[in-house]
Amino acid sequence: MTPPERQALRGAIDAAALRVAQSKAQTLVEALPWLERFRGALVVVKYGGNAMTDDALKAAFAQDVAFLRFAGLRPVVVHGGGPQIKGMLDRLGLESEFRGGLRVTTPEVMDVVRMVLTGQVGRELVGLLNQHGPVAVGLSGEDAGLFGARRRGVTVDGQHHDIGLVGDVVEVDPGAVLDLLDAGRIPVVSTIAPDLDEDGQVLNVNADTAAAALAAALGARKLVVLTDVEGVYARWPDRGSLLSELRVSAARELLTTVDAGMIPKLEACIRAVESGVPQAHVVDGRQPHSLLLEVFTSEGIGTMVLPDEEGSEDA
Ligand SMILES: Nc1ncnc2c1ncn2[C@@H]1O[C@H](COP(=O)(O)OP(=O)(O)O)[C@@H](O)[C@H]1O
Ligand SMILES: CC(=O)N[C@@H](CCC(=O)OP(=O)(O)O)C(=O)O
Repeated sequence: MTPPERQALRGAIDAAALRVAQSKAQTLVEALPWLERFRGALVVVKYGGNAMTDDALKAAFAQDVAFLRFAGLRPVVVHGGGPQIKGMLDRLGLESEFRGGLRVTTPEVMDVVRMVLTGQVGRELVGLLNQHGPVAVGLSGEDAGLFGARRRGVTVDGQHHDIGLVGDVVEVDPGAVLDLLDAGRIPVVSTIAPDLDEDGQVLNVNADTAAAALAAALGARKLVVLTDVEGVYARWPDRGSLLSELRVSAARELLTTVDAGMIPKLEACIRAVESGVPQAHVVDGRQPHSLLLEVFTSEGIGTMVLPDEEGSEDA
Protein backbone atom coordinates (compact mmCIF):
# COMPACT_ATOMS: atom_id res chain seq x y z
CA MET A 1 0.00 0.00 0.00
CA THR A 2 1.39 3.44 -0.95
CA PRO A 3 1.52 6.24 1.66
CA PRO A 4 -1.40 8.14 0.03
CA GLU A 5 -3.46 4.90 -0.03
CA ARG A 6 -2.65 4.30 3.64
CA GLN A 7 -3.70 7.84 4.47
CA ALA A 8 -6.97 7.47 2.55
CA LEU A 9 -7.71 4.20 4.38
CA ARG A 10 -7.03 5.84 7.76
CA GLY A 11 -9.36 8.69 6.81
CA ALA A 12 -12.12 6.25 5.88
CA ILE A 13 -11.69 4.36 9.18
CA ASP A 14 -11.83 7.62 11.18
CA ALA A 15 -15.02 8.69 9.34
CA ALA A 16 -16.66 5.31 10.05
CA ALA A 17 -15.70 5.52 13.75
CA LEU A 18 -17.21 9.01 13.93
CA ARG A 19 -20.46 7.77 12.36
CA VAL A 20 -20.67 4.95 14.95
CA ALA A 21 -20.03 7.44 17.79
CA GLN A 22 -22.70 9.79 16.41
CA SER A 23 -25.24 7.02 16.14
CA LYS A 24 -24.54 6.11 19.81
CA ALA A 25 -25.12 9.75 20.78
CA GLN A 26 -28.33 9.75 18.68
CA THR A 27 -29.59 6.71 20.62
CA LEU A 28 -28.99 8.54 23.90
CA VAL A 29 -30.70 11.69 22.63
CA GLU A 30 -33.73 9.68 21.48
CA ALA A 31 -34.13 8.45 25.05
CA LEU A 32 -34.27 12.02 26.42
CA PRO A 33 -38.05 12.62 26.18
CA TRP A 34 -38.70 9.26 27.84
CA LEU A 35 -36.14 9.98 30.57
CA GLU A 36 -37.94 13.28 31.22
CA ARG A 37 -41.38 11.71 31.16
CA PHE A 38 -40.59 8.77 33.39
CA ARG A 39 -38.28 10.45 35.89
CA GLY A 40 -39.29 9.16 39.32
CA ALA A 41 -41.92 6.82 37.80
CA LEU A 42 -42.62 3.58 39.62
CA VAL A 43 -42.48 0.68 37.18
CA VAL A 44 -43.34 -2.91 38.13
CA VAL A 45 -41.49 -5.44 36.00
CA LYS A 46 -42.61 -9.05 36.01
CA TYR A 47 -39.75 -11.31 34.96
CA GLY A 48 -41.00 -14.74 33.85
CA GLY A 49 -39.08 -17.94 34.40
CA ASN A 50 -39.06 -18.70 30.66
CA ALA A 51 -37.21 -15.42 29.97
CA MET A 52 -34.41 -16.29 32.40
CA THR A 53 -33.11 -19.42 30.80
CA ASP A 54 -29.67 -18.20 29.74
CA ASP A 55 -26.99 -16.33 31.65
CA ALA A 56 -26.44 -13.59 29.04
CA LEU A 57 -30.16 -12.80 29.01
CA LYS A 58 -30.31 -12.62 32.81
CA ALA A 59 -27.27 -10.31 32.88
CA ALA A 60 -28.89 -8.06 30.23
CA PHE A 61 -32.11 -7.95 32.28
CA ALA A 62 -30.14 -6.91 35.38
CA GLN A 63 -28.41 -4.18 33.34
CA ASP A 64 -31.79 -2.88 32.15
CA VAL A 65 -33.27 -2.74 35.66
CA ALA A 66 -30.11 -1.08 37.03
CA PHE A 67 -30.30 1.38 34.12
CA LEU A 68 -33.89 2.29 35.04
CA ARG A 69 -32.85 2.84 38.65
CA PHE A 70 -29.80 4.96 37.81
CA ALA A 71 -31.83 6.91 35.23
CA GLY A 72 -34.13 8.03 38.08
CA LEU A 73 -37.07 5.62 37.73
CA ARG A 74 -38.19 3.40 40.60
CA PRO A 75 -38.27 -0.20 39.33
CA VAL A 76 -39.80 -3.05 41.34
CA VAL A 77 -39.08 -6.58 40.13
CA VAL A 78 -41.60 -9.40 40.63
CA HIS A 79 -40.14 -12.67 39.42
CA GLY A 80 -41.54 -16.04 38.40
CA GLY A 81 -39.63 -19.28 38.10
CA GLY A 82 -41.97 -21.95 36.70
CA PRO A 83 -39.27 -23.82 34.71
CA GLN A 84 -36.83 -23.58 37.64
CA ILE A 85 -39.46 -25.10 39.97
CA LYS A 86 -40.03 -27.85 37.42
CA GLY A 87 -36.26 -28.51 37.30
CA MET A 88 -36.10 -28.98 41.06
CA LEU A 89 -39.27 -31.11 41.18
CA ASP A 90 -37.77 -33.35 38.46
CA ARG A 91 -34.55 -33.73 40.48
CA LEU A 92 -36.60 -34.73 43.51
CA GLY A 93 -38.70 -37.17 41.47
CA LEU A 94 -41.90 -35.13 41.98
CA GLU A 95 -44.45 -34.50 39.24
CA SER A 96 -45.28 -31.06 37.73
CA GLU A 97 -49.00 -30.83 37.05
CA PHE A 98 -50.89 -27.77 35.76
CA ARG A 99 -54.62 -27.00 35.56
CA GLY A 100 -55.78 -23.84 33.74
CA GLY A 101 -52.21 -22.48 33.71
CA LEU A 102 -51.72 -22.92 37.49
CA ARG A 103 -49.53 -25.46 39.26
CA VAL A 104 -51.30 -28.12 41.31
CA THR A 105 -49.57 -27.50 44.63
CA THR A 106 -49.42 -30.22 47.31
CA PRO A 107 -47.72 -29.43 50.66
CA GLU A 108 -44.58 -31.18 49.34
CA VAL A 109 -44.62 -29.13 46.12
CA MET A 110 -45.25 -25.95 48.16
CA ASP A 111 -41.97 -26.52 50.05
CA VAL A 112 -40.14 -26.76 46.72
CA VAL A 113 -41.89 -23.68 45.25
CA ARG A 114 -40.93 -21.59 48.29
CA MET A 115 -37.36 -22.86 48.32
CA VAL A 116 -36.80 -22.30 44.59
CA LEU A 117 -38.52 -18.90 44.26
CA THR A 118 -37.27 -17.23 47.42
CA GLY A 119 -34.04 -19.14 48.01
CA GLN A 120 -32.78 -19.61 44.48
CA VAL A 121 -34.35 -17.50 41.71
CA GLY A 122 -34.80 -14.39 43.88
CA ARG A 123 -31.30 -14.70 45.32
CA GLU A 124 -29.76 -15.01 41.87
CA LEU A 125 -31.56 -11.90 40.57
CA VAL A 126 -30.55 -9.91 43.65
CA GLY A 127 -26.93 -10.98 43.08
CA LEU A 128 -27.02 -9.98 39.40
CA LEU A 129 -28.54 -6.58 40.18
CA ASN A 130 -26.05 -5.92 42.96
CA GLN A 131 -23.20 -6.22 40.48
CA HIS A 132 -24.27 -2.70 39.54
CA GLY A 133 -24.18 -1.31 43.08
CA PRO A 134 -25.64 -2.32 46.45
CA VAL A 135 -29.22 -1.64 45.40
CA ALA A 136 -31.29 -4.83 45.26
CA VAL A 137 -33.09 -6.33 48.25
CA GLY A 138 -35.08 -9.57 47.99
CA LEU A 139 -38.34 -10.10 49.80
CA SER A 140 -41.30 -12.43 49.51
CA GLY A 141 -45.02 -11.88 49.99
CA GLU A 142 -44.47 -13.21 53.53
CA ASP A 143 -42.27 -10.27 54.51
CA ALA A 144 -43.81 -7.39 56.48
CA GLY A 145 -47.33 -8.47 55.45
CA LEU A 146 -46.66 -7.61 51.81
CA PHE A 147 -49.28 -10.03 50.43
CA GLY A 148 -52.31 -11.73 51.91
CA ALA A 149 -53.88 -14.51 49.81
CA ARG A 150 -56.96 -16.72 49.73
CA ARG A 151 -57.08 -20.21 48.27
CA ARG A 152 -58.58 -20.58 44.84
CA GLY A 153 -59.54 -23.43 42.58
CA VAL A 154 -59.77 -23.45 38.81
CA THR A 155 -62.55 -24.15 36.32
CA VAL A 156 -61.58 -25.99 33.14
CA ASP A 157 -64.21 -26.91 30.53
CA GLY A 158 -66.96 -26.11 33.00
CA GLN A 159 -65.50 -28.37 35.69
CA HIS A 160 -64.15 -27.01 38.95
CA HIS A 161 -60.85 -28.40 40.27
CA ASP A 162 -59.16 -28.07 43.63
CA ILE A 163 -55.50 -27.30 42.87
CA GLY A 164 -54.22 -27.39 46.44
CA LEU A 165 -52.16 -24.66 48.05
CA VAL A 166 -52.68 -22.07 45.31
CA GLY A 167 -53.91 -18.60 46.15
CA ASP A 168 -54.90 -15.21 44.79
CA VAL A 169 -53.50 -12.07 46.33
CA VAL A 170 -56.44 -10.29 47.96
CA GLU A 171 -54.54 -7.88 50.22
CA VAL A 172 -51.36 -5.91 49.61
CA ASP A 173 -49.51 -3.86 52.19
CA PRO A 174 -46.88 -2.12 50.05
CA GLY A 175 -45.16 -0.42 53.03
CA ALA A 176 -42.01 -2.55 52.91
CA VAL A 177 -41.62 -2.04 49.16
CA LEU A 178 -42.13 1.72 49.51
CA ASP A 179 -39.57 1.88 52.32
CA LEU A 180 -37.02 0.17 50.08
CA LEU A 181 -37.82 2.48 47.16
CA ASP A 182 -37.51 5.53 49.39
CA ALA A 183 -34.07 4.26 50.40
CA GLY A 184 -33.07 4.07 46.73
CA ARG A 185 -33.21 0.24 46.63
CA ILE A 186 -34.66 -2.11 44.04
CA PRO A 187 -37.16 -4.51 45.65
CA VAL A 188 -37.09 -8.03 44.16
CA VAL A 189 -40.31 -9.83 45.10
CA SER A 190 -41.05 -13.55 45.06
CA THR A 191 -44.70 -14.48 45.05
CA ILE A 192 -45.26 -16.69 48.07
CA ALA A 193 -48.15 -15.37 50.15
CA PRO A 194 -49.54 -16.13 53.61
CA ASP A 195 -53.02 -17.72 53.61
CA LEU A 196 -55.36 -15.24 55.31
CA ASP A 197 -57.67 -18.11 56.34
CA GLU A 198 -55.08 -20.40 57.94
CA ASP A 199 -52.36 -19.17 60.26
CA GLY A 200 -48.90 -20.38 59.31
CA GLN A 201 -49.93 -21.66 55.89
CA VAL A 202 -48.37 -20.15 52.78
CA LEU A 203 -49.79 -20.29 49.26
CA ASN A 204 -48.31 -20.47 45.78
CA VAL A 205 -49.40 -17.44 43.76
CA ASN A 206 -48.98 -17.04 40.02
CA ALA A 207 -46.34 -14.35 39.52
CA ASP A 208 -48.25 -12.46 36.79
CA THR A 209 -51.31 -11.92 38.95
CA ALA A 210 -49.20 -11.03 42.01
CA ALA A 211 -47.31 -8.44 39.92
CA ALA A 212 -50.62 -6.89 38.86
CA ALA A 213 -51.87 -6.70 42.44
CA LEU A 214 -48.62 -5.06 43.53
CA ALA A 215 -48.60 -2.62 40.58
CA ALA A 216 -52.16 -1.58 41.48
CA ALA A 217 -51.41 -1.15 45.20
CA LEU A 218 -48.28 0.87 44.44
CA GLY A 219 -50.06 3.09 41.91
CA ALA A 220 -47.42 2.14 39.33
CA ARG A 221 -47.06 4.11 36.09
CA LYS A 222 -46.45 0.90 34.14
CA LEU A 223 -46.58 -2.85 34.48
CA VAL A 224 -44.18 -4.63 32.11
CA VAL A 225 -44.54 -8.42 31.81
CA LEU A 226 -41.50 -10.10 30.25
CA THR A 227 -42.27 -13.46 28.71
CA ASP A 228 -41.20 -15.91 26.00
CA VAL A 229 -43.30 -14.63 23.11
CA GLU A 230 -43.29 -11.37 21.10
CA GLY A 231 -46.50 -10.12 22.70
CA VAL A 232 -50.20 -10.94 22.57
CA TYR A 233 -51.49 -12.45 19.30
CA ALA A 234 -55.12 -11.93 18.28
CA ARG A 235 -55.20 -15.41 16.71
CA TRP A 236 -52.43 -17.44 18.30
CA PRO A 237 -50.35 -19.02 16.75
CA ASP A 238 -50.94 -16.93 13.58
CA ARG A 239 -47.70 -14.90 13.55
CA GLY A 240 -49.31 -12.19 11.45
CA SER A 241 -51.75 -11.34 14.25
CA LEU A 242 -49.42 -9.69 16.81
CA LEU A 243 -51.24 -6.82 18.55
CA SER A 244 -49.23 -3.69 19.31
CA GLU A 245 -52.05 -2.07 21.26
CA LEU A 246 -55.10 -3.44 22.97
CA ARG A 247 -57.90 -1.69 24.87
CA VAL A 248 -58.89 -3.35 28.10
CA SER A 249 -62.37 -4.42 26.94
CA ALA A 250 -60.86 -6.06 23.84
CA ALA A 251 -58.33 -7.77 26.13
CA ARG A 252 -61.27 -9.19 28.15
CA GLU A 253 -62.82 -10.61 24.98
CA LEU A 254 -59.49 -12.12 23.94
CA LEU A 255 -59.24 -13.91 27.29
CA THR A 256 -61.75 -16.46 26.07
CA THR A 257 -59.51 -17.48 23.14
CA VAL A 258 -55.91 -17.40 24.46
CA ASP A 259 -54.18 -20.53 25.75
CA ALA A 260 -53.05 -21.40 29.25
CA GLY A 261 -49.73 -19.51 29.61
CA MET A 262 -51.11 -16.24 28.24
CA ILE A 263 -54.27 -16.27 30.43
CA PRO A 264 -52.61 -15.08 33.68
CA LYS A 265 -50.58 -12.48 31.73
CA LEU A 266 -53.60 -10.99 30.04
CA GLU A 267 -55.56 -11.17 33.31
CA ALA A 268 -52.69 -9.36 35.03
CA CYS A 269 -52.68 -6.56 32.43
CA ILE A 270 -56.47 -6.20 32.70
CA ARG A 271 -56.40 -6.16 36.50
CA ALA A 272 -53.59 -3.58 36.57
CA VAL A 273 -55.19 -1.25 34.01
CA GLU A 274 -58.67 -1.55 35.56
CA SER A 275 -57.09 -0.66 38.93
CA GLY A 276 -55.64 2.55 37.56
CA VAL A 277 -52.22 1.60 36.18
CA PRO A 278 -52.16 3.71 32.98
CA GLN A 279 -50.53 1.08 30.79
CA ALA A 280 -49.49 -2.58 30.93
CA HIS A 281 -47.16 -4.30 28.47
CA VAL A 282 -46.45 -7.87 27.42
CA VAL A 283 -42.92 -7.91 26.03
CA ASP A 284 -40.53 -10.55 24.64
CA GLY A 285 -38.03 -11.27 27.41
CA ARG A 286 -35.97 -13.47 25.06
CA GLN A 287 -34.79 -10.32 23.28
CA PRO A 288 -31.87 -8.79 25.17
CA HIS A 289 -32.70 -5.31 26.53
CA SER A 290 -36.40 -5.55 25.65
CA LEU A 291 -37.19 -3.69 28.87
CA LEU A 292 -35.06 -0.69 27.87
CA LEU A 293 -36.55 -0.68 24.39
CA GLU A 294 -40.05 -0.69 25.84
CA VAL A 295 -39.44 2.20 28.25
CA PHE A 296 -37.08 4.42 26.27
CA THR A 297 -38.03 4.22 22.60
CA SER A 298 -40.88 5.78 20.67
CA GLU A 299 -41.80 2.56 18.89
CA GLY A 300 -42.07 0.54 22.09
CA ILE A 301 -42.25 -3.21 21.59
CA GLY A 302 -44.66 -6.04 22.32
CA THR A 303 -48.31 -5.41 23.22
CA MET A 304 -49.57 -2.45 25.24
CA VAL A 305 -52.86 -2.74 27.14
CA LEU A 306 -54.62 0.58 27.75
CA PRO A 307 -57.84 1.73 29.43
CA ASP A 308 -60.90 2.05 27.21
CA GLU A 309 -61.31 5.80 27.37
CA GLU A 310 -59.77 7.67 24.48
CA GLY A 311 -56.73 9.80 25.15
CA SER A 312 -55.92 8.19 28.49
CA GLU A 313 -52.60 6.74 27.40
CA ASP A 314 -49.31 8.21 28.48
CA ALA A 315 -47.03 6.11 26.28
N1 LIG B 1 -52.78 -15.20 22.12
C1 LIG B 1 -51.55 -15.52 22.50
N2 LIG B 1 -50.52 -14.67 22.27
C2 LIG B 1 -49.28 -14.96 22.66
N3 LIG B 1 -48.93 -16.13 23.31
C3 LIG B 1 -49.89 -17.03 23.57
C4 LIG B 1 -51.25 -16.76 23.17
N4 LIG B 1 -51.98 -17.83 23.58
C5 LIG B 1 -51.15 -18.68 24.18
N5 LIG B 1 -49.88 -18.23 24.19
C6 LIG B 1 -48.76 -18.95 24.82
O1 LIG B 1 -48.43 -18.34 26.07
C7 LIG B 1 -47.02 -18.49 26.30
C8 LIG B 1 -46.54 -17.54 27.39
O2 LIG B 1 -46.82 -18.10 28.66
P1 LIG B 1 -45.72 -18.86 29.55
O3 LIG B 1 -44.89 -19.78 28.71
O4 LIG B 1 -46.42 -19.43 30.74
O5 LIG B 1 -44.79 -17.63 30.01
P2 LIG B 1 -43.88 -17.28 31.31
O6 LIG B 1 -43.05 -18.44 31.65
O7 LIG B 1 -43.10 -16.09 30.83
O8 LIG B 1 -44.81 -16.92 32.45
C9 LIG B 1 -46.44 -18.25 24.93
O9 LIG B 1 -45.15 -18.79 24.76
C10 LIG B 1 -47.47 -18.94 24.00
O10 LIG B 1 -47.11 -20.29 23.81
C1 LIG C 1 -49.81 -21.12 41.05
C2 LIG C 1 -48.65 -21.14 40.11
O1 LIG C 1 -48.76 -21.67 39.01
N1 LIG C 1 -47.52 -20.57 40.52
C3 LIG C 1 -46.33 -20.50 39.74
C4 LIG C 1 -45.39 -19.52 40.41
C5 LIG C 1 -44.19 -19.18 39.57
C6 LIG C 1 -44.54 -18.44 38.28
O2 LIG C 1 -45.60 -17.86 38.11
O3 LIG C 1 -43.53 -18.47 37.37
P1 LIG C 1 -43.56 -18.00 35.82
O4 LIG C 1 -43.83 -16.55 35.82
O5 LIG C 1 -42.18 -18.34 35.37
O6 LIG C 1 -44.62 -18.80 35.11
C7 LIG C 1 -45.66 -21.90 39.64
O7 LIG C 1 -45.72 -22.67 40.59
O8 LIG C 1 -45.05 -22.17 38.59
